[in-house]
Formats: sequence, C-alpha cells, structure tokens
Amino acid sequence: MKLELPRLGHRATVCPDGLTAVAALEKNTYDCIIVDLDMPGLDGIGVIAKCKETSPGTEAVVLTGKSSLDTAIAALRHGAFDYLTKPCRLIEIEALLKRVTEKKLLEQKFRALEHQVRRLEGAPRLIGNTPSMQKVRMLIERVAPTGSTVLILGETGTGKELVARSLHDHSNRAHMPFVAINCGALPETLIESELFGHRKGAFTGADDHRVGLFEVAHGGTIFLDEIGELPKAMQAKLLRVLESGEIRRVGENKPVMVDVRVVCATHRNLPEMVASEDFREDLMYRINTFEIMLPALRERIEDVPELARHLLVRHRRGKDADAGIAEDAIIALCSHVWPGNVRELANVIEHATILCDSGPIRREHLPSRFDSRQLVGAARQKPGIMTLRELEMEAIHDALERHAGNKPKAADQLGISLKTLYNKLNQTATPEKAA
Ligand SMILES: Nc1ncnc2c1ncn2[C@@H]1O[C@H](COP(=O)(O)OP(=O)(O)OP(=O)(O)O)[C@@H](O)[C@H]1O
Repeated sequence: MKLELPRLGHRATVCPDGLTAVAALEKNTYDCIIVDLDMPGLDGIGVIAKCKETSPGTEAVVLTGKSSLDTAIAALRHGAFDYLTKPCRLIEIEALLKRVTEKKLLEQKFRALEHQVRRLEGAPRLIGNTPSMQKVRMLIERVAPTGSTVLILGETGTGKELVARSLHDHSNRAHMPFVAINCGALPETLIESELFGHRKGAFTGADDHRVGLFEVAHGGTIFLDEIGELPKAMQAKLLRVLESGEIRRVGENKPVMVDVRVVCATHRNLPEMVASEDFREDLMYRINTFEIMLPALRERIEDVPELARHLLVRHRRGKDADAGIAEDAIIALCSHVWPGNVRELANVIEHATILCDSGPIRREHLPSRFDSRQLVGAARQKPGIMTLRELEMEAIHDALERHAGNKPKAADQLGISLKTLYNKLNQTATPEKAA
C-alpha cells in the first residue's frame, strides 16, 4: 500500500496500529482510511468508531480475512463504506478507492448545488409582524428543537411549507435533508412508492429500485403537505410508519428503520374529515401533537407591503431591488382579498417584475384585476381586455374564494384535476400584453 497507493495517485499515511491511526485522524483530514480488523491496542471497529466521531466525512474501508467476515459486516453497520478480503488485489483497491472518490465528488457537487439553490431562493424568511405572525414565529422557536410531530394548518398559499422549512432549520436536524411532498398532487397508485420506495419489478413500470422519500429524509425532516388528501389505505400505512419508525418498500418484506421527523400540513378541517370517515381518527391524533395555525393574508393586510417588498427583492434577485413599490400599487395590493394568500401575492409581484424590471412597481404593472373588482367585472363583458390566462386565474380565484381555499372542491367545480389546479397556481405569471 505504501508503495502502490502513491503510484495510483493517492497520498497515503501508513500507521502501524489503531491508536496511531486515531492520533493521525485527530491531526489531519483524510478522504478514506483502510483498516485491518485485528490490531494491538485498538481494533479496526474501534478505529472506525473513533473515525466517525472525530472525522465523520472520512470513509472507512475494512481489510479482513475470510474467517472474520462477520466482523467486517459488523464494521459496515458501524458506518464503514465497504470491506476487502485479504489477500486483496491492487485492482480491487483501485476500484474501491475510485468509488470513494466518486462519492466525495457527488457530495461536493450536492453541497455546491444546495448552496446555489439557497442563494437563488434566498434564505427562507418568514415575513410578517402582525401579532398572529409573531405568535407563529414564537411557536416555531418553541417546538423546532423538540422533534415532535407538527401539524400546520392554514388556507392555500399561507406559507405552510415555509413554516415547515423554518421548523427544520431551527431544529437539530438542520444539517440533514428536508424533503417535501404534496400528498394531493400524486396519483394514488404512486404515493406509496414515492414515500416508501420500491423494489425493481414490484409492479408494472418499476424498472429500477427506487429509494422512497422517507429514506431520503433519514436523519432529517419530511414535510407531508396536504395530508388531508392522502388516500385511506395510505393513511393506515403512514400511521404504522409513525408508530414503528419502520418503512417497507413496495415489493419487499424486510422493513427498514428510518429516523425522520414528520411535519404535516393541510387546509382541510381534519376533525370534520374524521366525522365523515374520510380521515383516520388515530392518524389525526398521531400527527396533531402540536398545531400551528397560519392566518389568511386578508386577516393580516398590514403585512402586505412588507411581504410585497420582500417578494420583489426575491424576484429581482438584487437587480434594482431597492426601487420598491409605488404608493398607488401598495394601496391596490392592500385592497385585495387574497384568496390565494401569499402565493397569489408572489405571483402578482412576479407578473409586475416581468412588466417592470427596473424602477418602482406601479399599479399599472399589476394584473388587471387590481384596477378594481368592478373594472374586472366590466372587462369580462369586453373580450380582449383580459388575457385568457387572467380569465383562467380569475375563475380559479373565484372558485377558491367560494370554497374557502379548499382546492379539491375548487378543482371539482372548475372541472379540472387537483394536479392541474396545482400546476396552474404554480405557473409563472406571463405578461398581459405579449407582442
Ligand atoms: N410569511 C411569509 N413570508 C415570506 N414569504 C412567504 C410567507 N408566506 C408565504 N410565503 C411565500 O409564498 C409562497 C407560498 O408559500 P407556501 O408554499 O409555503 O404556502 P402553502 O401554505 O404551503 O401553500 P399550499 O397550501 O398551496 O401548499 C412561497 O413562495 C413562500 O415563499
């Protein structure tokens, strides 16, 4: 190893025993350690344990004879990357170290992408200073470090996902993954494999093994948005997972332990759904250990100016972000009812920034429904004033308003699927008068 590893392009430090290796790990950072199992002083498993403690980013590979294969497997359980059986060939060492290098590169790329996404999104900041939002912030700070299951309630677009992310960021799982899934946006047949994964060939179309989101979120937080839309059969399976901490991939019998904090959200009235037998009572009690209720935007109109400015900075990504929003536009924004809440406001600001990419946003840059409700009504009689997209959004907002933000009911009334409704709500606003 001393001779060959440098020839393969690696820098190697050779230690005569376990204790020397631990001392070296405390002094320097290594990408990988290759350890024997039987050593005087401290054995291989002990070295790996110390390594995971002092240098969690270092991968460990175990060298073992055939007789100690069981111990090698134990080492894998202690977090070793892989093992090699002695006598091992150079080509095997080379292939293994190549895999370690690839893993390191992927981790690095992942971190860079994560950083980039954060920069693009901006650090998630919960804007709002009204007493109801101050209370939300206080509740987040209290419950975040506890690891309890949290249920976030509120109309569509009130910021439930943002609160879930904030809970994760304030918890001791913040350095681990935050995974969000919208239970209402997936067909019933896919939810189970999306959440728990599947084995290759488990069903038609399962061409590959797939790791479920619960496993992806291991060590971190999973956010189950629109939990009220989860089909009854899946509700039972989720309850089992929450109670046992084990998931079962579709097509596999062996359960897998996962350590995931669960945060759920819904705009539905769960006790009513329990009464109509659409939601399991036991699951409701399992997920509502701690509730956070988000106020609708119309109940905290005072927050609209600050929110609008914050969203403007986000959309302009620093470019002339200080130009702000003119008084006439602020007045128009504060007079709206916001059935789509902050998401609707974000779309309106995005619309405005498309029409006005520098200088202050004025009322004329807002969608035509901000002329005034009456004007919009009049525009409906005069084809040509409103674009198709605006008419569509108007119909969606009307339907949401009529059903107090209940998206499945609104989708029903509009004659579209729930998924299409989500797509339309998330669609980028396009300029009103394209060339
Ligand atoms: N208090 C807030 N401060 C800043 N931005 C916010 C706030 N609330 C919501 N937003 C922004 O509004 C948009 C919608 O928020 P989010 O997706 O969290 O809402 P939601 O309640 O989860 O919606 P849905 O019920 O449709 O899933 C996002 O772009 C989010 O960043």
